[in-house]
Amino acid sequence: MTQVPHLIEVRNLVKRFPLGGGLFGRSDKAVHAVSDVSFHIARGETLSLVGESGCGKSTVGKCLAQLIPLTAGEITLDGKRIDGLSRAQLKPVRKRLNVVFQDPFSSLNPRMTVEDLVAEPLRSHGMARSRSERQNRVGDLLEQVGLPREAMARMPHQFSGGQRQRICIARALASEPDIIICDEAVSALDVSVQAQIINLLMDLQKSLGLALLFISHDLAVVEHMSDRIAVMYLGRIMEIADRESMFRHPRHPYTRALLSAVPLPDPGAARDRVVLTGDVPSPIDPPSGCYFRTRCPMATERCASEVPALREMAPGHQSACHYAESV
Ligand SMILES: Nc1ncnc2c1ncn2[C@@H]1O[C@H](COP(=O)(O)OP(=O)(O)OP(=O)(O)O)[C@@H](O)[C@H]1O
Repeated sequence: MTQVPHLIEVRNLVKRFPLGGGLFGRSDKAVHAVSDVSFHIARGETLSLVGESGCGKSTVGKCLAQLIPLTAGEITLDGKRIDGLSRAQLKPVRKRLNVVFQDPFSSLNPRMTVEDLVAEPLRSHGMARSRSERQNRVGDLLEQVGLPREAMARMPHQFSGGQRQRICIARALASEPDIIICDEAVSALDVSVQAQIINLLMDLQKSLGLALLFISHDLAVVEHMSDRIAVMYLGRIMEIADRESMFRHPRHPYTRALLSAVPLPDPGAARDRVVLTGDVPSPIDPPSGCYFRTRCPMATERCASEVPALREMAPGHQSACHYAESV
C-alpha cells in the first residue's frame, strides 16, 4: 500500500548564508542558520517551532514559503517538490501557503485601503473577478477575523496592532490556503491581545481545516495551540513531540531548560529550575558533535565527537540527545 504524503514534508533542510570578505570578497565561511532539519505537518495540524532568538526558526519558515532558496534538502507540498521552482511554477504554491509576519505595522502598505489590501491576493489568483464579488469576499473575510465589514473603507493606520494583525490574517486567508506560516505573529502584541489572536487562529484552524506552522520564541505562547512542538537550537531540531508528551516528559536537556523558565499556572507548584550557563555559540563556527553540548549539564566526551540523531523515545516523540533515556 502506498503511503499518502503529509501536507508538508521537509527533508534534511540546510540553509547557510555565505559571508562576504576575504580575498576577492569571497569567503568559505557561512552562517549555519539551519542544519539538517526534517519534519512534517499534517493537514489541519499546528506544528510550533520554538527556540531562542537566532536559532533558525524564521529561516525555516522562509525556506518553507519559498522566500529564500535552500542550500540543500527538499520540501514537498502534498508529495510534490516546491523547492527550486520558477516564479510561474510557484504561483499555485503561493495560493496554498501563506505567511503572517511579526510586524503588522510594516506588513501592510499604508497607502492602500483595507479593501485593496485584502483583495490583492484575490486579484492575483484570479479569484473574485468583479468588483462587487471582491467586495463581498473581502467583507466575509473581515467578519471571519472579527472585524466589521465597514473596516474595508479604512486605512491601516486607523487600526490598533491587534486589529492590523487581523487584517494580515484576512489577507492570508483570502486565497483559501491549506497552510499559514505564522512567524512570531503575536510577539509584538500585548499579552491580552496575543491571547485574542491565538484564539482567532485556533478557531479559524478548526473551521477551515487549516494547517499552521507557528513560529515563536516563547513556549508558554505555543502551549495551548500546538498539536506538536519542535524545539530548535543553533539551527538543529533538538526534540519534536506532541504537546502533551513534550510538556509532561521532555527528553532533551535543552527543552527541560526552556520549560523550566515557563511560569506555571499554579504559583505554589514546584518545578526544578534549570539555568543555562554560557552563551549560544556562533552559528558561523558551531561546536563539533552535539551543538548544545557547550551549555549542557549532561555533556560527556561522546557529545563532542558524535552528532546525536533524532531518536524515537515514545510514539511520535523524538529527541536528539545521546542520553535522552536519562533526561
Ligand atoms: N540574510 C541573512 N544573512 C546572513 N545571516 C542571516 C540572514 N538571515 C538570518 N541570518 C542568521 O541566521 C541565523 C538564524 O536566523 P533566524 O532569523 O532564522 O533565527 P530566529 O530563530 O528566527 O531568530 P529571531 O526570532 O531573532 O528572528 C542567525 O544567526 C541570523 O543572524
